[in-house]
Amino acid sequence: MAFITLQGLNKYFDKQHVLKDINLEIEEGDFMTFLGPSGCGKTTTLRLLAGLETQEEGIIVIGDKIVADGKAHIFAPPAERQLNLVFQNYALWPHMTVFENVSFGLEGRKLNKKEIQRKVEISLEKLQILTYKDRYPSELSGGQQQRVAIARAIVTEPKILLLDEPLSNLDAKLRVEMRAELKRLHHELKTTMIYVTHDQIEAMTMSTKIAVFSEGRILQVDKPIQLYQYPNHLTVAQFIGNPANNFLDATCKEHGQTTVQIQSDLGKIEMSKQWVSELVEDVVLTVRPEDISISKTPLKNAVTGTIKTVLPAGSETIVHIRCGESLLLAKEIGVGNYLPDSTVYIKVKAEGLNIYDRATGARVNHVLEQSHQTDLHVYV
Ligand SMILES: Nc1ncnc2c1ncn2[C@@H]1O[C@H](COP(=O)(O)OP(=O)(O)OP(=O)(O)O)[C@@H](O)[C@H]1O
Repeated sequence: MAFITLQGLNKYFDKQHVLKDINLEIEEGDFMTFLGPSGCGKTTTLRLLAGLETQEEGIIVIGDKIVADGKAHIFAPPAERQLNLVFQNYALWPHMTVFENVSFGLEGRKLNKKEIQRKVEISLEKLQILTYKDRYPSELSGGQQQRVAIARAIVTEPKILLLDEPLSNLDAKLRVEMRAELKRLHHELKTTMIYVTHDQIEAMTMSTKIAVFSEGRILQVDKPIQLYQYPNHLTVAQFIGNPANNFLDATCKEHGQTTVQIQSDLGKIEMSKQWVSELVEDVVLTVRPEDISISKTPLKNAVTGTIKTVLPAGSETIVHIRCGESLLLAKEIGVGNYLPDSTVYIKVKAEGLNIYDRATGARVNHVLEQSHQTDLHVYV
């Protein structure tokens, strides 16, 4: 049984249906991220879990206890849910020192002064801010203040730590640093962490699992790499990846006994039939920019394209290529020297392709194990 279960959650604000049948299981020790665009219901789900909001329908189970049941109107208070919260705005007490802010979390617990001091110092040490313990929040940078807020949340040793966009007020450089810090902290504490963000890089780099939200629903729950390689829906394929996925209009038809043929601006691609889970004719083909290789000289089975723009970024080069009606985005490691308007020859990696039913947006190819990928034949 999962450590945390959200089952059939439905939530309304007045008449607005903001959560639509949310189902999710979170294992103990997971770093689960709720990812999605603004307004899709991530924070509301987190607040239901924390006990700061109530749902009309559905239950929430933490450990072996039902902490919220919409229909039965049972809602355990936040203090009985073994969790703590870190918000975007650090919510520190301005008149208290760092030490006092963190020890405040321990108030009400029967601990002597020495124990309190020890616990606070351990938390501050973990966040590498022990040297600032006598300072006031106004004497700290944004990043340091957020560290205090996290130290205050972990000092009570909660089993679950909820973090709502905790890094969004920090500048880009600090955000990158804090990502690594949070990941290290998760590894060290083994606390179950649930993290809300709309930043897909943050989600990809830190999480053990990601739940992708869209318009009050969860579209996919998966490990980051699985989510990246096999988005199960066009909306997820659009949302995950930077630079973005390439989308091509395509048709998929049976081609003999054992293959299907996918026709698009990438030419005719033949794949083993076992690759598709459902034979749909009107499809969208996706390919990641790094799965497109470019050659200046003609290659067998390559399609011809024209270079539109070259965007060198030092470690990588983004190349825009006109290919039939499609404008493709390719990513090359290092410096790519291509002249605008020159002709190039491109190939795609078979294992980087996915196809989606245009009508429903659902992925209609299987996730194949690495060992099966050699069974796929691709040629144009
Ligand atoms: N207290 C509230 N009263 C009325 N509507 C609300 C309230 N809180 C959230 N909503 C609405 O519920 C929907 C979901 O909001 P929520 O904050 O969960 O989204 P989110 O995905 O966390 O977005 P963001 O990343 O912008 O915080 C939005 O349409 C929002 O306007």
